[in-house]
Amino acid sequence: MGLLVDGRWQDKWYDTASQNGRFVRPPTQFRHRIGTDTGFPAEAGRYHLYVSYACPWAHRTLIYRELKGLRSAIGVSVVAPLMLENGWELADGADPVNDAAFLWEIYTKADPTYSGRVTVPVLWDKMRRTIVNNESSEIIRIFDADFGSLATGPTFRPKDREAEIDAWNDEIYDSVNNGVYRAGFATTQAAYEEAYGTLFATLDKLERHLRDHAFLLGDQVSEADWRLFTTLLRFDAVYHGHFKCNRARLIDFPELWDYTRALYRIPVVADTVRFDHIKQHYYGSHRTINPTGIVPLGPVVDFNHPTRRTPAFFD
Ligand SMILES: N[C@@H](CCC(=O)N[C@@H](CS)C(=O)NCC(=O)O)C(=O)O
Repeated sequence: MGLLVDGRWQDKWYDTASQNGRFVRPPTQFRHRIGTDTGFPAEAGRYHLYVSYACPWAHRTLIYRELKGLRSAIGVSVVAPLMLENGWELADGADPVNDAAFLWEIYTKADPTYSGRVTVPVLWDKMRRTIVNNESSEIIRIFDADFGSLATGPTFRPKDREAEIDAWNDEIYDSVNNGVYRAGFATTQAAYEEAYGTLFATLDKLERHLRDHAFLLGDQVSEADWRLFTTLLRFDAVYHGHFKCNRARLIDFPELWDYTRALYRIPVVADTVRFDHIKQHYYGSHRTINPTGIVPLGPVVDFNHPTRRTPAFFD
């Protein structure tokens, strides 16, 4: 675990000491869109995605690449599950575009003086040899809207539902998506309890909402669902134990559990899920939390179990 300072790699864990033990996620720095007026036109074969199968943020982009029919237009490199003193690493042959051994090389190619964390996902432009965007919430919107006729499939962010989607996103980002990290990376009891409290308060609220709504907006699956899904999917395998989010498991929430399976069972979504990478990454990489690096064998969770929800999609 480390970061770049003026283009040089430094092995450093997150600084929680200056924040009273709280984990504060730094803002993402490459924020371009694809379009005729952005300098990054939509073209098949031009862009490449760097992801980790372990990472819930990167996972969103892999799901969209499948559901928007962009698999042949956008290539993918998958980093190795463990993230240790060199940060994310790429095995031999994993990066046919830049032949990088470490993900930080992609960041210094884009900006030789880059300072900041080296995170997945990264959307890379092979033509201009730079990073288009490394913010998952924007990369999914790029895939949803910016590729024009190269993309197919439903939209997950219809214009007239944006306000509702954003309201769910804001609440869920802070308390759930980032909330599990705030609990897991806290280095004081108070910071951990604060994160744990807001996380389960939101999960209780979502459970109630899903009693009479199939998905967050109703019958149709939206961006807000995909953003929630990648965190819920990892809940019992890693957040419940490793991040101490253990008031209840996902499977103890009947609606959230049914909802997560309904999204998982949408064709091609399961192809983006790798629990071996997920468990190896979290339990193996965070040695301040799990010094032995031992990866638990359980739990046994059947995401293929039938659900009572039938997903519908916006046109
Ligand atoms: N805001 C970013 C966050 C991405 C992120 O934090 N990814 C994690 C993996 S789950 C990472 O690469 N962390 C490496 C680090 O912080 O050094 C996004 O949503 O795209």
